[in-house]
Amino acid sequence: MSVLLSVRDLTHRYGDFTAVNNINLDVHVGQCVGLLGPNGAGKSTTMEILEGVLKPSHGEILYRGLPIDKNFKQEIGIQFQQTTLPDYLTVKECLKLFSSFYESHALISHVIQLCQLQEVANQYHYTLSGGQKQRLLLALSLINDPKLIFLDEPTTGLDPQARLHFWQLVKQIKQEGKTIILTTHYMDEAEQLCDQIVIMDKGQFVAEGSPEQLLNDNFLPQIIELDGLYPAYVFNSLPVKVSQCAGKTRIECQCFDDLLPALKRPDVSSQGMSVRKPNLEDLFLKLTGNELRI
Ligand SMILES: Nc1ncnc2c1ncn2[C@@H]1O[C@H](COP(=O)(O)OP(=O)(O)OP(=O)(O)O)[C@@H](O)[C@H]1O
Repeated sequence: MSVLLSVRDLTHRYGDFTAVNNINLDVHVGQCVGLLGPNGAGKSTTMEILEGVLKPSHGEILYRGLPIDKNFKQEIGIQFQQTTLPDYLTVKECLKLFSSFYESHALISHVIQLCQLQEVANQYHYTLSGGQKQRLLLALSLINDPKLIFLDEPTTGLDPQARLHFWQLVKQIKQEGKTIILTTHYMDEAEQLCDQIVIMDKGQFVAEGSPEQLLNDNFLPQIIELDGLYPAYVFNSLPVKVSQCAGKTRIECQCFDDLLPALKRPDVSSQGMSVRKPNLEDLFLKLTGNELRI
């Protein structure tokens, strides 16, 4: 798989503050890469540099092996969290307006169909629901038939149905061979959509790989959760990793069934016990901690 976008030794400072600290990344053609991290980790700064909107303090971005230039914006689509559009434009007219900004563009009818905007195509854009607005913003980012698409927290504020629906659209766009870089605070979204994820904290990458690989590298296959905070000595003799979080004791193990006899003891309550596979939320908290970020 060839590399579409390369990030080389990228650093960005705001005054004395280093928001992005020497990161490197290769984004391969057709992949969806998720940039995850707590508030203030440096995701938006990184995205703006990758989009060519912000000039980095140090390092470079290569597109198809060459430094990005003024033609880069013809090749990319950016789904902004908000876009200011004149009120008197319908959905279709917004798309026509945006298509006029580019040398080549997708068929408006195709983008309307892909983003399932047929029913509202002649409606004023300001009358759209939250989910429809998000689909319009996605459609606007696709209007130049971009090779590379940036989605910045695309489903923030959507209800569960609209999020699921949006994920289907992104999967369809991936099937068209497009490369996607997205930021999200929803770990299930990253798990659903991303081939590769990067977890960022304090301006640096703290993990990088496919969700599956990262989970395998960082966890045993099963997690048992017990209500209450048990002292570590209770599980000392068992081949497990024990941690505590939010009033629960979490036990990582190879196989719950093998462990069950050893857990049947009077000082361990099975009430509220649950067994599950590790997920990206576990990984995120393991690597970035539980402290509140402001
Ligand atoms: N224009 C700016 N001037 C000064 N500091 C900035 C500026 N923009 C961002 N920062 C700081 O850089 C750090 C990284 O911010 P950034 O917005 O990139 O993080 P983020 O990961 O996108 O956060 P969030 O998830 O909250 O959107 C933060 O500490 C932020 O306060």
